[in-house]
Amino acid sequence: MGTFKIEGGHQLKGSIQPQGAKNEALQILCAVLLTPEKVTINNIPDIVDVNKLISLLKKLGVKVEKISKGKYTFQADNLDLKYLESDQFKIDGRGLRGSIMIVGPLLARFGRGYIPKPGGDKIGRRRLDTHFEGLIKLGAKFGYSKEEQFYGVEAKKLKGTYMLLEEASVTGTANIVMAAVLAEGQTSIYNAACEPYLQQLCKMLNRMGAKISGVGSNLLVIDGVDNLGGTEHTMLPDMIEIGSWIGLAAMTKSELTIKNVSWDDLGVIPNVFRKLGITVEKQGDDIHIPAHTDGYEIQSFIDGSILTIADAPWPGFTPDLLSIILVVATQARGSVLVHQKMFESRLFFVDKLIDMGAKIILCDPHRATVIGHDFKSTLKATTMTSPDIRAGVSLLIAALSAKGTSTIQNIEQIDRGYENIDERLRAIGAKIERV
Ligand SMILES: CC(=O)N[C@H]1[C@@H](OP(=O)(O)OP(=O)(O)OC[C@H]2O[C@@H](n3ccc(=O)[nH]c3=O)[C@H](O)[C@@H]2O)O[C@H](CO)[C@@H](O)[C@@H]1O
Ligand SMILES: C=C(OP(=O)(O)O)C(=O)O
Repeated sequence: MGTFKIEGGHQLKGSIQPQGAKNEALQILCAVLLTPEKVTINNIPDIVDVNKLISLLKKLGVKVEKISKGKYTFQADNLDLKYLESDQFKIDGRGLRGSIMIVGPLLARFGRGYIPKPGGDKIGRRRLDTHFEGLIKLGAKFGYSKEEQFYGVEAKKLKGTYMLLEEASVTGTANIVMAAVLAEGQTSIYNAACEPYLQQLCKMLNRMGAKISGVGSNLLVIDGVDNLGGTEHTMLPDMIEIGSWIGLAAMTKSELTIKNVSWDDLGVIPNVFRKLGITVEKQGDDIHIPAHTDGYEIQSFIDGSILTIADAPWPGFTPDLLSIILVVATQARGSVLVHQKMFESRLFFVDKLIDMGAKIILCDPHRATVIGHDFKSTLKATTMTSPDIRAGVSLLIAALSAKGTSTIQNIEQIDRGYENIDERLRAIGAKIERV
């Protein structure tokens, strides 16, 4: 288990370049399975989850070539589908959440797709029903082994149809879209998720020859084609990392510039941080956060009632930034209710913040009220364990703002999604060591 040692209480300064988006990368990498032609991908983040998926693709027979930092080519022209029946696949597939998205492309191109219950954060129940209900609607035969927790779908030919998803699942929509692009006839997916990750995937598939319309909306219409060709794709900057750096700047009263953020793809994220009283300035395509020397004040709703920040499928506020919002609120002036609607176990990490001296009431597993300290009292350094990727970064931000030296264990959770985080934070003045 890796550990970070963090000496908190120092102001940071400088600029930071966000990595390529983790959740987009996981979709895009699975899409290379849809064509025998070469696909070139730029801005791939060097993070544990992405590297695990690349390794899984290699074992499946995909030819992978690293061209330069973040730039790879992939060619799925001679796959070894026997790997899908191996014990090794059961171990590899479980290693991350994103592996689930190999199922749609494999089913569409080779008539069968399998996956063990995938990994990812233990932040709630995370069912896969939407994925498989969609694939079954396209004509797939579904099988599930309860003992092995192993899922499979098979079909000679998929047939386009209309479907209304029960929930706007991000990876579920990606899986169904990647199956439907090679199905016979037209598929309409209503209540589709439309996060920038999915918009990027659909744009890439269209460049490969797919016919997807409605990109960016919750109704995707897909006219199936016989085959897809190669393309080049560049990942957007990671909006969750961008939100993390906004929170980090505010909590440590630091002036930070976040470079090339692709403002148009950030949705409501900047405004939600503004509601906490944080100044988020647009400078070209950068975000500039001035040093919040006098703190920041949480806004109330128009009628004077307490602000609530809740997650929702895109274009709502992403659940992956609620843990960051929560930690940043611990030093704000005022109070906020954080409502994590999607995941039932994602707020339990507040115990650690309470140990550090934060004023938080966990109302129930989904809701926490935060009463900010307005920097009148600093958080106390402590030893803690990172329970999931975003809680891990929130604890890291808390530790950087706290007085004294904190230790964060189980930093593999953070490395899952943040590239070289210690080195990048040291470059802006953080005192953080990997021990
Ligand atoms: C690898 C990857 O891309 N992971 C992301 C993806 O996970 P993932 O695709 O696994 O998450 P889903 O979108 O399927 O669902 C997330 C959770 O929200 C619930 N749900 C979903 C939609 C809805 O309308 N109502 C609802 O309650 C689901 O039951 C589930 O518990 O999307 C999540 C939701 O943005 C993010 O937290 C994850 O970082
Ligand atoms: C929950 C997340 O990731 P995963 O779906 O990979 O567990 C996340 O990125 O915040």
